[in-house]
Amino acid sequence: MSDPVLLVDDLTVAYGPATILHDVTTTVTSGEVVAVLGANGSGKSTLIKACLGLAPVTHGEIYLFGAPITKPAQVPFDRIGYVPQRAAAISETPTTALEVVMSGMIGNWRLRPPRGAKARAMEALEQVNLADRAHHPIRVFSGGQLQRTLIARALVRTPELVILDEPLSGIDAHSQELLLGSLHQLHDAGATIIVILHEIGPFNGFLDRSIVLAQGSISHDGAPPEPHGHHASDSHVHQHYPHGDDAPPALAPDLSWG
Ligand SMILES: Nc1ncnc2c1ncn2[C@@H]1O[C@H](COP(=O)(O)OP(=O)(O)OP(=O)(O)O)[C@@H](O)[C@H]1O
Repeated sequence: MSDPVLLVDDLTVAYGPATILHDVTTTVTSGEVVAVLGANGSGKSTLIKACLGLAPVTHGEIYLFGAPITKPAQVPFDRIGYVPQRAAAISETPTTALEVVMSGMIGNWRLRPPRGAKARAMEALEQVNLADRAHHPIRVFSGGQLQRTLIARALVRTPELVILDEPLSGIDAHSQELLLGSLHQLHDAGATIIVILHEIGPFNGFLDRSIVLAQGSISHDGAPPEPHGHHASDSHVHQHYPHGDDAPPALAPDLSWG
């Protein structure tokens, strides 16, 4: 069996009196492509954030590449590319797209981008079809262009684990195809991919597995929805599971490092 890239054991996340996730246990092994699905508010983003040390773990344990998330200095964050859910907050800064993407090569105590960073950042911007906007400040970008910049920032470090929170939202079909192409390339090179989705869309056929959250706990962890199921929202996820025993019951901007 492959090494676990991510291990979540009996996780509870609470914000004050509100328990957002409970009894969450799962493992993602090297090279898997896993979708995290579920209705709005079911806890998908919170799960991903907890896995990255960005949400409070009230109970349970999380390991990334074998390192406990409670000891961030041991976690190899430079092997991870994270695309947060649409982040409007950074769009007011005077930073250019190229600078944002180059910041993706800083991390784990490295404060300067490595040699060749600029050329690599330009390549990453080409991958998301934004090379011609490299020197434009991101504050003038549309939501979709900003999203693509953040995708480039995550991919520029050639991550071994890519975590994307609704990466398709607000980006056009051509950019979606480019993103899928880049993810396929990373996957062919051995990367593990965890992606929160509302629509399976172009991820059809690429997923090995899906984890469905319902009201803060896992209601399904297994086969992805059938290819004809394009919608990952509650009723559709329910409809498209082939095996009754597997079927989930009716389902109920952070920039961490850079
Ligand atoms: N920082 C926070 N403080 C308090 N409650 C929070 C916080 N972050 C998330 N929540 C709550 O946790 C629940 C799950 O939110 P989360 O963003 O994880 O859901 P989601 O499944 O990703 O939803 P969506 O599909 O709408 O993006 C929601 O009820 C939300 O209001």
